[in-house]
Amino acid sequence: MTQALAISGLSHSYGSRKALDDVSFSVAPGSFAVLLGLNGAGKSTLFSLITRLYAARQGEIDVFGRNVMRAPGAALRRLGVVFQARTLDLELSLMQNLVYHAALHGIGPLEARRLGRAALERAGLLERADDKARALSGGQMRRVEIARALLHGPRLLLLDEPTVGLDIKARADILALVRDLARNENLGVLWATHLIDEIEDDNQVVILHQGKVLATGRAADIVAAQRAKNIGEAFARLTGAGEEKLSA
Ligand SMILES: Nc1ncnc2c1ncn2[C@@H]1O[C@H](COP(=O)(O)OP(=O)(O)OP(=O)(O)O)[C@@H](O)[C@H]1O
Repeated sequence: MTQALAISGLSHSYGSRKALDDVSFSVAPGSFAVLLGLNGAGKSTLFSLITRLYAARQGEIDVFGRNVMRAPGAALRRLGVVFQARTLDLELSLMQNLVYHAALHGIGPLEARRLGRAALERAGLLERADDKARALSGGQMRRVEIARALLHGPRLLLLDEPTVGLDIKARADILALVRDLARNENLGVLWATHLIDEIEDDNQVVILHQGKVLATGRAADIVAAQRAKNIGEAFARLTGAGEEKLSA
Protein backbone atom coordinates (compact mmCIF):
# COMPACT_ATOMS: atom_id res chain seq x y z
CA MET A 1 0.00 0.00 0.00
CA THR A 2 1.27 3.52 -0.80
CA GLN A 3 1.62 5.39 2.46
CA ALA A 4 0.32 8.94 2.91
CA LEU A 5 3.71 9.77 4.41
CA ALA A 6 6.81 7.58 4.37
CA ILE A 7 10.00 8.73 6.08
CA SER A 8 13.13 6.66 6.04
CA GLY A 9 16.60 7.18 7.43
CA LEU A 10 16.07 10.92 7.89
CA SER A 11 18.76 12.87 9.76
CA HIS A 12 19.34 16.59 10.21
CA SER A 13 21.93 18.64 12.09
CA TYR A 14 22.21 22.29 13.01
CA GLY A 15 25.98 22.70 12.96
CA SER A 16 27.22 19.99 15.30
CA ARG A 17 23.83 19.51 17.03
CA LYS A 18 21.95 16.53 15.65
CA ALA A 19 18.22 17.40 15.70
CA LEU A 20 17.03 14.25 13.89
CA ASP A 21 18.88 10.95 13.91
CA ASP A 22 17.92 8.22 11.41
CA VAL A 23 14.18 8.79 11.71
CA SER A 24 11.87 6.30 9.95
CA PHE A 25 8.09 5.89 10.19
CA SER A 26 4.99 6.06 8.01
CA VAL A 27 1.41 7.31 8.16
CA ALA A 28 -1.36 5.35 6.40
CA PRO A 29 -3.90 7.14 4.19
CA GLY A 30 -6.94 8.28 6.14
CA SER A 31 -5.36 7.60 9.54
CA PHE A 32 -4.83 9.92 12.51
CA ALA A 33 -1.24 9.54 13.67
CA VAL A 34 0.36 11.34 16.62
CA LEU A 35 3.96 12.49 16.71
CA LEU A 36 4.60 12.59 20.45
CA GLY A 37 7.65 14.40 21.78
CA LEU A 38 8.70 16.95 24.36
CA ASN A 39 9.87 20.44 23.41
CA GLY A 40 13.13 20.07 21.51
CA ALA A 41 12.44 16.47 20.40
CA GLY A 42 12.77 17.51 16.76
CA LYS A 43 9.12 17.80 15.70
CA SER A 44 9.43 21.23 14.09
CA THR A 45 12.65 20.22 12.34
CA LEU A 46 10.86 17.20 10.92
CA PHE A 47 8.01 19.39 9.62
CA SER A 48 10.52 21.83 8.10
CA LEU A 49 12.11 18.97 6.18
CA ILE A 50 8.78 17.50 5.01
CA THR A 51 7.66 20.91 3.73
CA ARG A 52 11.07 21.58 2.15
CA LEU A 53 11.77 24.63 4.27
CA TYR A 54 15.09 22.87 4.80
CA ALA A 55 16.65 20.47 2.31
CA ALA A 56 17.03 16.92 3.61
CA ARG A 57 20.60 15.85 3.03
CA GLN A 58 20.22 12.39 4.48
CA GLY A 59 17.15 10.19 4.15
CA GLU A 60 13.97 10.04 2.10
CA ILE A 61 10.54 11.65 2.48
CA ASP A 62 7.64 10.53 0.26
CA VAL A 63 4.09 11.92 0.23
CA PHE A 64 1.78 9.40 -1.44
CA GLY A 65 4.80 7.93 -3.20
CA ARG A 66 6.11 11.29 -4.44
CA ASN A 67 9.56 12.17 -3.17
CA VAL A 68 9.71 15.70 -1.76
CA MET A 69 13.20 16.31 -3.15
CA ARG A 70 12.84 14.74 -6.59
CA ALA A 71 9.15 15.55 -7.27
CA PRO A 72 8.42 18.53 -4.99
CA GLY A 73 5.43 19.86 -6.96
CA ALA A 74 3.58 16.54 -6.92
CA ALA A 75 4.47 15.88 -3.26
CA LEU A 76 3.53 19.34 -1.93
CA ARG A 77 0.23 19.40 -3.84
CA ARG A 78 -0.86 16.45 -1.72
CA LEU A 79 0.21 18.08 1.53
CA GLY A 80 -1.44 20.67 3.80
CA VAL A 81 0.34 22.16 6.83
CA VAL A 82 -0.70 24.01 9.98
CA PHE A 83 2.39 25.49 11.61
CA GLN A 84 2.84 26.06 15.32
CA ALA A 85 3.06 29.84 14.99
CA ARG A 86 -0.05 31.75 13.92
CA THR A 87 0.18 32.52 10.21
CA LEU A 88 -3.05 34.35 9.30
CA ASP A 89 -2.68 37.95 8.14
CA LEU A 90 -4.57 39.69 10.95
CA GLU A 91 -5.44 42.76 8.87
CA LEU A 92 -7.09 40.74 6.10
CA SER A 93 -10.57 39.22 6.17
CA LEU A 94 -10.94 35.47 6.57
CA MET A 95 -11.94 35.17 2.90
CA GLN A 96 -8.95 37.25 1.75
CA ASN A 97 -6.63 35.02 3.78
CA LEU A 98 -8.07 31.98 2.03
CA VAL A 99 -8.11 33.49 -1.47
CA TYR A 100 -4.44 34.55 -1.22
CA HIS A 101 -3.43 31.09 -0.12
CA ALA A 102 -5.39 29.57 -3.02
CA ALA A 103 -3.61 31.92 -5.45
CA LEU A 104 -0.28 30.47 -4.25
CA HIS A 105 -1.57 27.10 -5.40
CA GLY A 106 -2.57 28.47 -8.81
CA ILE A 107 -6.32 28.52 -8.04
CA GLY A 108 -8.17 31.43 -9.73
CA PRO A 109 -10.21 33.98 -7.71
CA LEU A 110 -13.69 32.67 -8.53
CA GLU A 111 -12.84 29.08 -7.71
CA ALA A 112 -10.91 30.30 -4.64
CA ARG A 113 -14.01 32.09 -3.30
CA ARG A 114 -16.14 29.00 -3.90
CA LEU A 115 -13.61 26.80 -2.10
CA GLY A 116 -13.20 29.46 0.59
CA ARG A 117 -16.93 29.55 1.33
CA ALA A 118 -17.08 25.74 1.54
CA ALA A 119 -14.02 25.70 3.82
CA LEU A 120 -15.42 28.39 6.14
CA GLU A 121 -18.76 26.61 6.28
CA ARG A 122 -17.01 23.42 7.37
CA ALA A 123 -15.12 25.41 9.99
CA GLY A 124 -18.42 26.89 11.22
CA LEU A 125 -17.23 30.42 10.36
CA LEU A 126 -19.01 31.27 7.11
CA GLU A 127 -20.86 34.22 8.62
CA ARG A 128 -17.48 35.69 9.66
CA ALA A 129 -16.03 35.53 6.09
CA ASP A 130 -15.65 39.32 5.80
CA ASP A 131 -14.40 39.93 9.34
CA LYS A 132 -10.72 40.66 9.86
CA ALA A 133 -8.77 37.71 11.23
CA ARG A 134 -7.82 39.96 14.17
CA ALA A 135 -11.41 39.73 15.45
CA LEU A 136 -11.28 35.94 15.97
CA SER A 137 -10.49 33.93 19.09
CA GLY A 138 -7.38 31.72 19.11
CA GLY A 139 -9.46 28.60 18.49
CA GLN A 140 -11.32 30.22 15.60
CA MET A 141 -8.01 31.31 14.03
CA ARG A 142 -6.77 27.73 14.23
CA ARG A 143 -9.95 26.52 12.52
CA VAL A 144 -9.37 29.01 9.68
CA GLU A 145 -5.73 27.88 9.40
CA ILE A 146 -6.92 24.28 9.11
CA ALA A 147 -9.53 25.29 6.49
CA ARG A 148 -6.83 27.16 4.58
CA ALA A 149 -4.42 24.20 4.72
CA LEU A 150 -7.14 22.03 3.15
CA LEU A 151 -8.17 24.49 0.43
CA HIS A 152 -6.15 22.90 -2.37
CA GLY A 153 -7.48 19.42 -1.56
CA PRO A 154 -4.43 17.72 0.02
CA ARG A 155 -4.67 14.09 1.18
CA LEU A 156 -2.21 14.52 4.07
CA LEU A 157 -2.38 17.18 6.79
CA LEU A 158 0.49 18.00 9.14
CA LEU A 159 -0.23 19.96 12.32
CA ASP A 160 2.53 21.18 14.63
CA GLU A 161 1.27 21.52 18.24
CA PRO A 162 -2.07 22.88 16.99
CA THR A 163 -3.73 23.24 20.40
CA VAL A 164 -0.95 25.07 22.25
CA GLY A 165 -2.24 28.24 23.90
CA LEU A 166 -5.93 27.31 23.53
CA ASP A 167 -8.41 26.79 26.35
CA ILE A 168 -9.83 23.32 27.09
CA LYS A 169 -12.98 23.77 25.02
CA ALA A 170 -11.16 25.15 21.95
CA ARG A 171 -8.58 22.33 22.21
CA ALA A 172 -11.30 19.69 22.27
CA ASP A 173 -13.10 21.34 19.32
CA ILE A 174 -9.95 21.43 17.14
CA LEU A 175 -9.10 17.84 17.99
CA ALA A 176 -12.65 16.68 17.19
CA LEU A 177 -12.63 18.61 13.90
CA VAL A 178 -9.39 17.01 12.72
CA ARG A 179 -10.34 13.51 13.90
CA ASP A 180 -13.56 13.91 11.97
CA LEU A 181 -11.66 14.93 8.82
CA ALA A 182 -9.43 11.87 9.08
CA ARG A 183 -12.39 9.54 9.60
CA ASN A 184 -14.95 10.97 7.20
CA GLU A 185 -12.83 12.55 4.48
CA ASN A 186 -10.09 9.95 4.30
CA LEU A 187 -7.45 12.51 5.24
CA GLY A 188 -4.11 11.24 6.54
CA VAL A 189 -3.13 13.31 9.60
CA LEU A 190 0.17 13.71 11.43
CA TRP A 191 -0.59 15.57 14.66
CA ALA A 192 2.53 16.69 16.56
CA THR A 193 2.02 17.22 20.27
CA HIS A 194 3.48 16.79 23.72
CA LEU A 195 0.01 16.30 25.24
CA ILE A 196 -0.92 12.69 25.93
CA ASP A 197 -4.59 13.44 26.53
CA GLU A 198 -4.84 14.05 22.76
CA ILE A 199 -4.11 10.37 22.03
CA GLU A 200 -6.66 7.55 21.68
CA ASP A 201 -5.81 3.85 22.12
CA ASP A 202 -6.27 3.09 18.43
CA ASN A 203 -4.14 5.96 17.13
CA GLN A 204 -0.76 5.29 15.65
CA VAL A 205 1.87 7.00 17.80
CA VAL A 206 5.43 7.89 16.89
CA ILE A 207 7.50 8.65 19.99
CA LEU A 208 10.28 11.07 19.10
CA HIS A 209 12.87 11.87 21.75
CA GLN A 210 16.09 13.82 21.31
CA GLY A 211 15.86 13.33 17.56
CA LYS A 212 15.31 9.56 17.65
CA VAL A 213 12.18 7.46 17.12
CA LEU A 214 11.94 5.31 20.27
CA ALA A 215 8.67 3.56 19.41
CA THR A 216 6.00 3.51 16.75
CA GLY A 217 2.72 1.61 16.61
CA ARG A 218 -0.81 1.67 18.02
CA ALA A 219 -0.90 3.54 21.32
CA ALA A 220 -2.43 0.50 23.06
CA ASP A 221 0.35 -1.76 21.69
CA ILE A 222 3.11 0.61 22.86
CA VAL A 223 1.51 0.67 26.32
CA ALA A 224 1.30 -3.15 26.41
CA ALA A 225 4.89 -3.59 25.20
CA GLN A 226 6.13 -1.33 28.02
CA ARG A 227 3.87 -3.06 30.56
CA ALA A 228 2.64 0.44 31.37
CA LYS A 229 -0.74 1.68 32.61
CA ASN A 230 -1.09 4.33 29.92
CA ILE A 231 0.79 6.08 27.13
CA GLY A 232 2.26 8.64 29.56
CA GLU A 233 3.87 5.92 31.64
CA ALA A 234 5.05 4.12 28.48
CA PHE A 235 6.62 7.38 27.28
CA ALA A 236 8.35 7.89 30.64
CA ARG A 237 9.77 4.34 30.55
CA LEU A 238 11.03 4.73 26.98
CA THR A 239 12.56 8.18 27.43
CA GLY A 240 13.43 8.42 31.11
CA ALA A 241 11.59 11.77 31.09
CA GLY A 242 9.00 12.81 33.66
CA GLU A 243 5.33 12.26 32.80
CA GLU A 244 4.39 15.70 34.17
CA LYS A 245 5.76 17.29 30.97
CA LEU A 246 3.05 15.56 28.94
CA SER A 247 0.07 17.56 30.13
CA ALA A 248 -1.12 21.07 29.30
N1 LIG B 1 17.62 26.94 13.72
C1 LIG B 1 18.20 26.19 14.65
N2 LIG B 1 19.51 26.31 14.94
C2 LIG B 1 20.11 25.52 15.88
N3 LIG B 1 19.47 24.57 16.59
C3 LIG B 1 18.16 24.40 16.36
C4 LIG B 1 17.45 25.19 15.40
N4 LIG B 1 16.16 24.79 15.37
C5 LIG B 1 16.06 23.79 16.29
N5 LIG B 1 17.25 23.56 16.87
C6 LIG B 1 17.55 22.54 17.90
O1 LIG B 1 17.18 21.27 17.35
C7 LIG B 1 16.54 20.46 18.32
C8 LIG B 1 15.11 20.11 17.83
O2 LIG B 1 14.32 21.29 17.80
P1 LIG B 1 12.83 21.35 17.21
O3 LIG B 1 12.40 22.77 17.21
O4 LIG B 1 12.78 20.59 15.95
O5 LIG B 1 12.04 20.53 18.33
P2 LIG B 1 10.48 20.48 18.65
O6 LIG B 1 10.21 19.10 19.05
O7 LIG B 1 9.73 21.02 17.51
O8 LIG B 1 10.35 21.44 19.88
P3 LIG B 1 9.39 22.70 20.03
O9 LIG B 1 8.01 22.15 20.18
O10 LIG B 1 9.90 23.35 21.28
O11 LIG B 1 9.59 23.55 18.81
C9 LIG B 1 16.55 21.27 19.61
O12 LIG B 1 17.68 20.85 20.34
C10 LIG B 1 16.70 22.70 19.13
O13 LIG B 1 17.37 23.49 20.10
